[in-house]
Amino acid sequence: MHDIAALARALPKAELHLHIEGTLEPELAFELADRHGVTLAYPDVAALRAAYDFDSLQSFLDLYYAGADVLRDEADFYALTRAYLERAHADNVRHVEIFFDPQTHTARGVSLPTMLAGMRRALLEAEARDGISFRLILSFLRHLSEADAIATLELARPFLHRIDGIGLDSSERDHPPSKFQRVFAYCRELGLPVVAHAGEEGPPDYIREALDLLNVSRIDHGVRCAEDPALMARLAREQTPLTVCPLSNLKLRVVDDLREHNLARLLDAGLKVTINSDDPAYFGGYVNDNYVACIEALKLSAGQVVRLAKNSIEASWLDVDAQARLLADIDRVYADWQAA
Ligand SMILES: Nc1ncnc2[nH]cnc12
Ligand SMILES: [Zn+2]
Repeated sequence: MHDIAALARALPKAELHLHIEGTLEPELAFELADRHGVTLAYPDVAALRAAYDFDSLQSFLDLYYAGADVLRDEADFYALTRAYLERAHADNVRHVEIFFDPQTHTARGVSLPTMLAGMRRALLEAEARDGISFRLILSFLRHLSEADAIATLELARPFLHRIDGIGLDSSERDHPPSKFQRVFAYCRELGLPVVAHAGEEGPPDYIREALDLLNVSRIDHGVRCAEDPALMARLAREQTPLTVCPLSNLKLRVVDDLREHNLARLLDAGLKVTINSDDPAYFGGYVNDNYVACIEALKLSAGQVVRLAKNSIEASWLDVDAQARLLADIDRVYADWQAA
């Protein structure tokens, strides 16, 4: 019997929706807290992990922003990014596009060059050691003002050669993409590709706004598009990638049961759906765990799993030659699995 989960684990893939702050495992949080003499709100690793029981996006974000307080210097950002990349390599991730939230850190006095230096040191090492290519996406926090986002972009201007794109995340409800129309226009004028979280908790109209007002090239999450058939048809026609995060959706109660997740329905309707881990330390699984959970809950076929892996490559910002190499690798792994 062919094991589809084994195929999923073996397939080369890209991860396109990953918040580096969301990869902070409790063990590392305590290690960094010790290093800096910070007292965490929980007595030990088990108590902190037990607190990862969320009923909404906001209940998660409150813990996530508090956790980020242990990230203080270059070595912390290096350790965080390195630990993620080791997990990604074990999952056969060959390309990563990583979000970071500079406002979470500048507000605490940590500079942008500090974050960038630590993340890049780990990324360059993983590229040399494991062949993982990367892009970095600076993400604005949507619960803050557009003026704050503009100030952050100004701060980033001297470092734009180190930043590959712009994102929009944090509390979605009551913070529509339209709030950030001007700063996104400014980013596009600077030649930066843009993406936005939309349709995670927010309504389908937020997905339309992200497309029409922000000109995004991908939608992060986007699962609520299924409530709007015309929007779904448009996403399929325009092949706008959706970076879906199934275990995140389950943990944040976007769905009550993974068997109800619309990922397979969207995929079968021709949308360019990808599987990602979002904040794996908080949601109980890295990217392969997300694939395997979907295979089990949604009874995905081998063909669907291969389509998802190929979509992750095609939805990436890699150039066409690099994409072609990875797509050929996927075909090889699939053929070997079929022949076994
Ligand atoms: N799932 C998510 N939605 C919005 N903002 C986030 N920041 C980190 N994870 C996020
Ligand atoms: Zn996210």
